[in-house]
Amino acid sequence: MHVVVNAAESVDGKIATREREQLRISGPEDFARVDRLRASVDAVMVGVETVRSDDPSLTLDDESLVATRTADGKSPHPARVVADSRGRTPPEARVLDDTAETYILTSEATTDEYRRSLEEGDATPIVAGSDRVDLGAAFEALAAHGIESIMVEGGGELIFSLFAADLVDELRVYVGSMIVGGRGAPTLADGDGFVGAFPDLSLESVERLDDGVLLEYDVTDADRGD
Ligand SMILES: NC(=O)c1ccc[n+]([C@@H]2O[C@H](COP(=O)([O-])OP(=O)(O)OC[C@H]3O[C@@H](n4cnc5c(N)ncnc54)[C@H](O)[C@@H]3O)[C@@H](O)[C@H]2O)c1
Ligand SMILES: Nc1nc(=O)c(N)c(NC[C@H](O)[C@H](O)[C@H](O)COP(=O)(O)O)[nH]1
Repeated sequence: MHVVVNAAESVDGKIATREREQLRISGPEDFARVDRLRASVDAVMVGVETVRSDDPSLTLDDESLVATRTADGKSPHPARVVADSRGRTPPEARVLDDTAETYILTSEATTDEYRRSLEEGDATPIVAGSDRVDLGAAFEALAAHGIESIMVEGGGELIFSLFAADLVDELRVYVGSMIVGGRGAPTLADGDGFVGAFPDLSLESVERLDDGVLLEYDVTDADRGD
């Protein structure tokens, strides 16, 4: 699986406010870039807290990108993937509408009944892990469904876990010209944090977009002791 993490953060590294409400950091140029990145992958993934706070559609806005995918023999939109260990995706969430295929990654902590309710709504549950989603195993299961590339749009808990499991190939960060503050506000990578050894990033490009900066990194090394 080729995994690209994409997120927008403030200058002080926050991806949302301390109230965890959706925060518009990107401008139009960056949102257009995100749409093109979505169009280039087999699936777009978020953690369930992002679904609960932002209710994203995770589909393509630009109809010409939909047309290009269709002309290439692909589905009109990439598949949507939610990491949701305990079955907390709201039934009315936009990721569960019928615009695109949706996979909900769950653990054995969810009930058969919950998984059946997802199937009745045309989403595909994947069970990986006993208490929390085992992301490596879940990616193997997604690969069996033909998903070979995935873009992860956050949030900070999921992004940290992916780095901790050494599953990230590329990182793209848009830094908007704003300060958000708040010691409890989510950052690009939350979780338990690394100590002593850290993911090894190689800076590949820097570009000004809107009133901010896009930073693109390759993740080069798994040398960390978490
Ligand atoms: N600015 C941005 O680019 C951006 C992007 C996405 C989300 N956000 C913001 O981030 C916040 C949500 O982020 P968050 O960090 O609270 O939650 P998150 O979206 O990362 O979801 C975390 C949840 O995912 C589930 N999960 C399942 N398996 C997991 C695993 N192996 N590791 C980690 N989580 C796993 C758990 O239920 C966990 O509680 C919201 O405020 C949202 O607005 C910002
Ligand atoms: N690139 C980006 N810039 C931002 O300023 C911001 N707040 C997000 N946040 C990611 C989050 O998941 C958003 O809710 C979706 O980017 C909205 O996605 P939809 O168009 O509804 O699919 N992402």
